[in-house]
Amino acid sequence: MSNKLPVAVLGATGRMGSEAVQAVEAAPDMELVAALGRKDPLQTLVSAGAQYVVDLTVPDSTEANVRFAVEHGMHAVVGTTGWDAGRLERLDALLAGHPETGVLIAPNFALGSVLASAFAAKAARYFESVEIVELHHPNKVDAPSGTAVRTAELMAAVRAEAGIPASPDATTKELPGARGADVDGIRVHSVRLRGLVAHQEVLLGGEGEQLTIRHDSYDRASFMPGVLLGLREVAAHPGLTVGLDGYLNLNA
Ligand SMILES: NC(=O)C1=CN([C@@H]2O[C@H](COP(=O)(O)OP(=O)(O)OC[C@H]3O[C@@H](n4cnc5c(N)ncnc54)[C@H](O)[C@@H]3O)[C@@H](O)[C@H]2O)C=CC1
Ligand SMILES: O=C(O)C1=N[C@H](C(=O)O)C[C@H](O)C1
Repeated sequence: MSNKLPVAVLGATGRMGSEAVQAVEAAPDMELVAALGRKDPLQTLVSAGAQYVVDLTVPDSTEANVRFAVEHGMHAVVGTTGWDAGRLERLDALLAGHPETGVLIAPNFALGSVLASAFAAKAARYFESVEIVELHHPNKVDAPSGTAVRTAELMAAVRAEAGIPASPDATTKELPGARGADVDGIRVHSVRLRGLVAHQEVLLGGEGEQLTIRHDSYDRASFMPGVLLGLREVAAHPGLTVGLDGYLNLNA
């Protein structure tokens, strides 16, 4: 019997899924047992003997996919966006009945992006003004990006705990959308531009100074070390983990 992790990839023909298929196939400690597209039945995961599922599909599909995996005792590593508070709550409740199963919801698998968000959270309490600009390829269906939402949430939590007031903003007359989306009180601006992959700038402004924390993914290969790390760690972290930082000791 093989000691390799039996992995299935959902969304296998997509931009990220096809990259993940190659990464799993190349990993010496993993075996790709299934690669499913939109029309393939989830039951294939069971017949293929998958114990680990990577979900890189679309926001409308991901919750049902992950629920199926958990209900069948499979660990799940999820990169798909769309996991709002309600979905996370429902998943947490489901996992309570499957105490040995782990799920990682990772808004971004790129290690540099995870670090950039952590740095932004660290810096958030020291600046009067904070805004986020995320920039992506024009085929992306969701805005703002999951990474930007997560970064804003982390920064907003730190600012709330430190008692920092809202960023100053005198705007009273606005073309709808001109000031971006409001995520927990932080403005997030989304750019969609041919030629881009995935990029983010966190802007922090204080009296007479600015700190910019920028991360760029130029290639989807940048996400693959994080996908493989997630697969190697997920079984050791039963329950729900949000953010790859949950598997990294960033305070060391
Ligand atoms: N966490 C991370 O680091 C990253 C996350 N993403 C996210 O991953 C998701 C996928 O992104 P892309 O690959 O660019 O999109 P894509 O549109 O290229 O691929 C999605 C694929 O999933 C398929 N699909 C839809 N429903 C399915 C189902 N029920 N079962 C199996 N396959 C299904 C589609 O047919 C498509 O081939 C998005 O939510 C995106 O935001 C993208 C890049 C990095
Ligand atoms: O759709 C993408 O491409 C990406 N999606 C994720 C997100 O919404 O944050 C991760 C990365 O930004 C690429």
